[in-house]
Amino acid sequence: MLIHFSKMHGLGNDFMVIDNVTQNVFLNNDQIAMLADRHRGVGFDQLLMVEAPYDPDVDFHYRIFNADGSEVQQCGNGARCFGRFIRHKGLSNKNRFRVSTKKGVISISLLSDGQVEVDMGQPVFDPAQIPFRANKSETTYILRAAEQTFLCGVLSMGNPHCVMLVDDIEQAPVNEVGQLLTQHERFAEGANIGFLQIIDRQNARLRVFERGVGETQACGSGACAAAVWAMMQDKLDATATIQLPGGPLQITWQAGQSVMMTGSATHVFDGQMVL
Ligand SMILES: N[C@@H](CCC[C@H](N)C(=O)O)C(=O)O
Repeated sequence: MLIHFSKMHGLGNDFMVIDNVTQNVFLNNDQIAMLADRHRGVGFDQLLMVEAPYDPDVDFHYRIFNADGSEVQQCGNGARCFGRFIRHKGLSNKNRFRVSTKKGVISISLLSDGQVEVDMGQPVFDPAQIPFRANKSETTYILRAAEQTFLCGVLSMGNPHCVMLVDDIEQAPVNEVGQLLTQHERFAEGANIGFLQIIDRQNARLRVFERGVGETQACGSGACAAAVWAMMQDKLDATATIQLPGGPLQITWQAGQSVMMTGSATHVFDGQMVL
């Protein structure tokens, strides 16, 4: 099978992107994990598949696979690259697309300054929908693991996120605590684990241990989840810049409304391979 693909990144969160509108590519979990391998494959955090829409109200369908081969519901940095890819491949001339994902519909806008804005939909706090084991919805939960206690926000941006505050992002035990919590028994489908340092009311720093990947240079849905949680507690204003190791994202949110995320999306190269 000959596969044409693009390599892209959103703030260093990198992707192999496949146009499955004009190709007919099927990859199983093992093949995806093999392609994600940075030594033996293409190397990426997520594989993105652009597919024809199933619904006349949307322009495209968007499938996302983590580096371990698992299919997931949402990828914020991927959504910005998805928008840039549509234009790069000439699949649409529109500046704004509606795209269905495994968990709902998002809107992607190509802005005149080259940035991409994504309407990520509303955050979900109902534990059953995250999914997270809890009797009722709380702003902050206590998670216990390996005889340690963590105070966390738990919410869904289409995919599950757990966020905790840290004093110094450089010293945060991202790998150790990330590995401990990403498959915690209270997360029926696992979770992405974010470590958030508030700088001032408009700025915060974030590192994310992603489910199915490990720590990445940036996580768009993680930045949305962390910003929402901090805004709910009045620690950030309604528009804030979340600085990730790979660069900044601007997040805007007000209760009852969609989370808007704006940032860069970079095309690296086009390639083809035989599998
Ligand atoms: N990199 C992403 C999130 C990708 C999916 C995540 N690892 C999950 O399992 O939910 C982003 O930019 O949002």
